[in-house]
Amino acid sequence: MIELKNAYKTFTRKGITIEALKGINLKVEKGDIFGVIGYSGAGKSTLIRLVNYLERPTEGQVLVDGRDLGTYNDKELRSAKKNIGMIFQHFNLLESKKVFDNVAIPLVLLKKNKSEIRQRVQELLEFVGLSDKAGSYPSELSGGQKQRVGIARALASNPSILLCDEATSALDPQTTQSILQLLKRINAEYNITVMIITHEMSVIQEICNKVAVMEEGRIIEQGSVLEVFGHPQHETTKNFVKTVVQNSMTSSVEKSLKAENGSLLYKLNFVGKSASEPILYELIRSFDIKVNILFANMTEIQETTLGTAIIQLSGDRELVEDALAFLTRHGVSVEEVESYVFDHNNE
Ligand SMILES: Nc1ncnc2c1ncn2[C@@H]1O[C@H](COP(=O)(O)OP(=O)(O)OP(=O)(O)O)[C@@H](O)[C@H]1O
Repeated sequence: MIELKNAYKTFTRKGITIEALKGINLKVEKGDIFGVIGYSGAGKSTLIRLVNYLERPTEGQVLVDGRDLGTYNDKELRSAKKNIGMIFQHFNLLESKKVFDNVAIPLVLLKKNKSEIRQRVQELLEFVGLSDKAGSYPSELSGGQKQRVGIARALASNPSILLCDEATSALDPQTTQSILQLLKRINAEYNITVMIITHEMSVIQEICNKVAVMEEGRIIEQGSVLEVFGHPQHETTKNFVKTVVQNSMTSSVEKSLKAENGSLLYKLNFVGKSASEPILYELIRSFDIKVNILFANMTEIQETTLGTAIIQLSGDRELVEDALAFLTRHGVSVEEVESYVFDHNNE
């Protein structure tokens, strides 16, 4: 549905060249809620502006529904833009116009007749829960209400894609929740593909099914949210995941391990079914080894439970190997972290 193939974007300002995007490859499927996360300056806004035809790639391709936007003529581009709605961090409403008129803007531009506009705007305001605010001015609304108006306006032309540029960054946590739930409804009820850029991992955790992590103009990691949260590879991704999923030992437990430097520690990841089965209990019962649970935590992502545990195993080496094979057979991914503890203790 949306595909970026080896996309580069270079800006030149006052003789200085900035490579904002350096070879982006990304695929957003129909029905996805696709999150792009990265620190400030990573290139997120530039990326979303390529999808919205606001910027053209310096090199590479941006395809929507299989067609390269570089091949569109002006008329085709205008019609393609109708297919893409966008909402913004600071809402971008016209302060001098009432809520009704703000939502009506795209319909007026599409030259719809008055009764069509009235009906559609009422429908949209009802959908976002603001029927009673049609006659208010933006200055009379809360941040969450303003974003709802922004959403209604973005949906006015019946787009099949909704782009969200830090849409909840200016909102408090509770309002953020309600806006994210609204985006989820839009995706489910209207089958609209949603692409979200954010610097908050909680937003990704809450509603996205896929995520790409950006750093310095590149995507350093991407995949399903469960995969990326369960097995983050890159240091930056690990730091983002840490902000929402506690997956490491507390420092006091780590310190107490110094004495047993060199013992075997394993990080276990349980996803879905394996998180709800008593696998550790079975492990302790079935193998004559010492199992010390140092840390355990469960998080809900995409309506699936993601469990993390750090255990210390000691005993006969062969039995330990058998125990690890038992865990793997039961769908638990096992990663040795002994070297991590060793390095850490030497700091
Ligand atoms: N129009 C432009 N002209 C020159 N440089 C630009 C332009 N747009 C973006 N850049 C540069 O490209 C890089 C990526 O910027 P971009 O806004 O895409 O990052 P971002 O991840 O969205 O950051 P933020 O979260 O702070 O908005 C930055 O170094 C920025 O200064």
